[in-house]
Amino acid sequence: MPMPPVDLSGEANWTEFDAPSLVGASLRFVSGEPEGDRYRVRYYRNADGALRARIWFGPETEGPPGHAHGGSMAAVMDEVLGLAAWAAGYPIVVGNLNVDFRNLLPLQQVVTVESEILSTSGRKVMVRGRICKGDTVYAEADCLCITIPEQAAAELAGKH
Ligand SMILES: CC(C)(COP(=O)(O)OP(=O)(O)OC[C@H]1O[C@@H](n2cnc3c(N)ncnc32)[C@H](O)[C@@H]1OP(=O)(O)O)[C@@H](O)C(=O)NCCC(=O)NCCS
Ligand SMILES: CCCCCCCCCCCC(=O)O
Repeated sequence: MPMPPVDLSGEANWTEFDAPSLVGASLRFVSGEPEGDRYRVRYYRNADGALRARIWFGPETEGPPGHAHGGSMAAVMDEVLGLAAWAAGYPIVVGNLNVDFRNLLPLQQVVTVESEILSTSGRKVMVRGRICKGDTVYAEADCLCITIPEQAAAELAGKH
């Protein structure tokens, strides 16, 4: 029996962000089942244009009983922080991702992923993010993104 709908609405000054229109429909692992029992995700930009996500961790993301698998949080960081770089105008793939797990994340609650572009240097784009709810931080991550040539991005997109 499918889980009931969840409220993924954003804050008042956020605007909805259409990820597939930017990067195509390939990002199905995290955001491909909006009514499934794994993750449910909705993307936004905040008032400064930075990417935000509301994410529900469903029962299929379980690791420790009743709580999210660390890998499920890492996968979210990978997608959201990579997408944050794309949303900021950088065609990238993720080169390195470091995740700190700060608190066990109880399943079946909606949390927020915040992201910010920290720096750029040559082909390197550093993105930082955190999974949080209120004052509780569940995970923090630093993500090194590497820009790829437009041609390579176009070829990737052509494989959708
Ligand atoms: C990331 C990737 C494109 C880099 O390969 P490349 O285009 O040959 O680029 P280079 O190895 O020359 O690296 C470019 C720069 O990024 C740095 N870099 C690349 N990967 C890095 C890593 N994992 N850690 C630290 N620095 C890294 C390099 O040191 C180099 O820095 P410099 O310009 O200061 O010398 C390639 O390794 C790749 O495709 N990896 C797989 C990515 C992936 O599958 N991600 C998950 C899906 S998005
Ligand atoms: C235009 C096609 C290329 C789309 C790549 C989007 C990458 C966003 C981040 C994904 C992170 C990952 O897959 O590890």
